[in-house]
Amino acid sequence: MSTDRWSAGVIPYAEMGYWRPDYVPKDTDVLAAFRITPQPGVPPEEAGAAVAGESSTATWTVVWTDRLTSYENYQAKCYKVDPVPGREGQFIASIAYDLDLFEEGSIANLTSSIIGNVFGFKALKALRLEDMRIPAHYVKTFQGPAHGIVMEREHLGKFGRPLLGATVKPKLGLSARNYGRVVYEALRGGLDFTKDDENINSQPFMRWRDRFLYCMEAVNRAQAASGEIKGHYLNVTAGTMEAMYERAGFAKELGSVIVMIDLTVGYTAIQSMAHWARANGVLLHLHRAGHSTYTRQKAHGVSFRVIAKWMRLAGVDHIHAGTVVGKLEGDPNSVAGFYDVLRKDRIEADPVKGLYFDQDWASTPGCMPVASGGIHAGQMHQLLHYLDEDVVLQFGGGTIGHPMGIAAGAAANRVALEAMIKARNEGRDFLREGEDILRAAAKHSRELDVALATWGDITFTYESTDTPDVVETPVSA
Ligand SMILES: O=C(COP(=O)(O)O)[C@H](O)[C@H](O)COP(=O)(O)O
Ligand SMILES: [Mg+2]
Repeated sequence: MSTDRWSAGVIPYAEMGYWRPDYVPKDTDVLAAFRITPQPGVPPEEAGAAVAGESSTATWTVVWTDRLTSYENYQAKCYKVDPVPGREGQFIASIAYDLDLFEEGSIANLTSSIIGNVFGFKALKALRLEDMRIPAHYVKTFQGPAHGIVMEREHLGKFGRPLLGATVKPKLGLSARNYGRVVYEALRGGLDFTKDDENINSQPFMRWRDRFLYCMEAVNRAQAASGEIKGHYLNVTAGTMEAMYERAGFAKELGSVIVMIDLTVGYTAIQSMAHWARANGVLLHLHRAGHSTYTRQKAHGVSFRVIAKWMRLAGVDHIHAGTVVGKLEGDPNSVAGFYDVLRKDRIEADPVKGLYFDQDWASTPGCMPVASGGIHAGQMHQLLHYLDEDVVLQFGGGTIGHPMGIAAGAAANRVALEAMIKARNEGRDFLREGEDILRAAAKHSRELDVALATWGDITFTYESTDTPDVVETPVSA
């Protein structure tokens, strides 16, 4: 033990033992990759050590009470700092945390350590949590998705194609009866799901109980008309857990197969609702409302791939994860990484997709990604190419904005999807031939023909903000 470690006053975190280039991470360690931008004059190793220190045991000065603990076990260890190629002043700091630092099955506890104080450090200009490796030992302490992709398909009896949905629009202001009409038209037209928008809860223009009644009437009628199972994500987001349980209980009583919450309710509330969803046999949809405030910027915040991991642990069945081609942020490589995190059982580090670590989900069910935001039938080949089959494709404007009406908008999406799946199953190069496949299908579907004429040329081609930087991965496969 070095005597310096115990000299009174402020000593560098690196000397306190938080910089350990010799450390070999254990299989049971929680690992984190942070993008650090130190202030001028702060060595990157010291910045990495400071993040390791503050997110585990340390404070800014030596405390004698450390001696009362097996502090070397509890100290997080920054074991590697690599410069980010092409981004001067930015480094990836790899940090290992002993499993003993975390309470079993608690996202709140995990995040209070990992992102608790460190993002405000004056010695850093910016900090971003890029990725985490959650060891299987810790994964197993969480429930995971209440049902998961396989069970969801079995419940719904729908296989071999993406599911289709729509968000009711306008976002706010419809009365319950008119709202229910939109749901009925969209479902009878051919969609599997409709959904409440993130900010529909229980406002004066439409109280939740009224909405639930009219939506479920619409769902039941559409099921009877189509012979298929249909769902409407009833958003149970509310100001208290008690209110959320009450709303979810009523949704179940009415026979809804699915309820919805927003990310804004907080991690503990999400875990509670996930436990409720499994116990009650109801699917749980999560809208990632608010995430872009901290996921989008490259140098500061928390990457969505980390939020996706936390939410799979927390136990939601669905989560919005990007569209690539739609109106909201979504670089193709980053989005491919998010989808892998949600759907695969074993993931290998892949810098191109922004995946810094191998991740073993230890048979945790897959979480269904939801693609939503500015998508339409004319993009079906691209959606299937980028997002594959286990996904919900959600068209709000792209259903309800159809000139022939909502049911026509829904039919256009269903016809476009089925034509594309057929082409894929026949072994055609559906990405390259996509427009021809859609045009051929539109010959037999006026709804699709009008959808293509209305939206066919609409694209959102802006440069992405959140693109992966190809850096050396902290732990190789
Ligand atoms: O209401 C919509 C989309 O409406 P529309 O289909 O009319 O564009 C969703 O809230 C966003 O897709 C969320 O974004 P994300 O899925 O990226 O979290
Ligand atoms: Mg919305």
